[in-house]
Amino acid sequence: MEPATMAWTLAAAGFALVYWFVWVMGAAEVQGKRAVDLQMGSIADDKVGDRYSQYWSFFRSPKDTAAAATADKVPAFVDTFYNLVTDIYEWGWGQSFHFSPSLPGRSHRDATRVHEERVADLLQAGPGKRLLDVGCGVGGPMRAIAAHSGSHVVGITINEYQVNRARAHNRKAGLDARCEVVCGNFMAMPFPDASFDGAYSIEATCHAPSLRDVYGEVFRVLKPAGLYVSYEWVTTPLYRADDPAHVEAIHGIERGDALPGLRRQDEIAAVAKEVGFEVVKELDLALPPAHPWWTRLKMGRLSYWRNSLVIRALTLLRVAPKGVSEVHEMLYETAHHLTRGGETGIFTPMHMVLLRKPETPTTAAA
Ligand SMILES: C=C(CC[C@@H](C)[C@H]1CC[C@H]2C3=CC[C@H]4[C@H](C)[C@@H](O)CC[C@]4(C)[C@H]3CC[C@]12C)C(C)C
Ligand SMILES: C[S@@+](CC[C@H](N)C(=O)[O-])C[C@H]1O[C@@H](n2cnc3c(N)ncnc32)[C@H](O)[C@@H]1O
Repeated sequence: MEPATMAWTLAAAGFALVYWFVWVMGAAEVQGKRAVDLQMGSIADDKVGDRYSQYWSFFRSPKDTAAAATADKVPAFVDTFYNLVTDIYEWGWGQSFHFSPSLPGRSHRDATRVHEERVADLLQAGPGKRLLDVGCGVGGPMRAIAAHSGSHVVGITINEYQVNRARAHNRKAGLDARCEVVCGNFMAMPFPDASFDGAYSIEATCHAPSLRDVYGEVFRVLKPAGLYVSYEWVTTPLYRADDPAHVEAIHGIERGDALPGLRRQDEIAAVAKEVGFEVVKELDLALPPAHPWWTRLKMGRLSYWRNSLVIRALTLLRVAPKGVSEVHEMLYETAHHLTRGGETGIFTPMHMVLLRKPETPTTAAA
């Protein structure tokens, strides 16, 4: 081959490879985010590094987690975290920021939807019902639940950037008349007492420094006899605080997911009862016969490597803001700790509780 032809062929192949990496493979599983559109939420490009250091400053030392962040600072810390990770989550995972048991022979998208529709079914949701999504992210579950049940859903998130993303997705899906999004703190919600028929939280209340405060708020805004379903992140009875490998995995999960401290499985129903709920059902949805939720994380390793290369290239080209690589590395490490948590059975992200507000509130809740 002529040298000139060879050079042109190589250049064309190089261009095709970059195109494939960035635009084709780099596109989100669920359209909405592409690698070239990655932002760090509402953080200005030149402030990303600072905010990332600020995020880590919440943890006094690498091994110190829960005690590091004082309760009143947690919402701001969680808000910073979601400015840093929301676009990477959407790009690499989709519009639903949670896990689900895998369904053999079916896609991740199907498994995610089934896990979300289960919430609507447990709540006996239907047309004319008004539901609250506590910690709604960019609204993947909200849209699935509204579409499946015909209910009206109001979501709340602490992160303004997610509010804008969720509203844009709702409009695009043609669901904006039935899906609303509000920016606020789920420990002090801007809703009147007894204003919802049902409520749910999917992998969100683990960010609360006090579960009592969130559950108390949900109890307040629910109508009497209203149902509440929550998928909780907890340690299981298999967790041993004297096993260094267990501690490393749990601390890794807390540090990489902005958690003020994981709760034990047995604390959830106890807190629910304390604020006045009746516990209708409690079940770890990760237990067999459910198929592992962490296989999706494990199988993704090749794409994480590709994503890392794409991000480095885009940072070099100044298309992506500086600091994205560090955030991506943090998530890569977090995926490892989550996988260890799942494989050892010491952690579950789907301890489900179905709670009911009594017709007549008891004195404990009053
Ligand atoms: C409920 C929470 C979030 C749960 C999950 C949605 C996310 C937990 C860890 C995230 C990820 C880890 C690895 C990333 C990968 C390196 C990157 O290339 C693409 C995105 C990831 C797969 C990312 C996606 C979302 C998670 C699985 C917490 C915060 C309470
Ligand atoms: C892991 S995401 C889950 C989002 C959504 N439930 C889903 O499954 O896609 C956790 C959500 O909880 C929200 N959150 C955390 N702490 C909050 C608080 N104090 N008030 C309101 N939202 C909060 C975050 O902003 C984020 O939207």
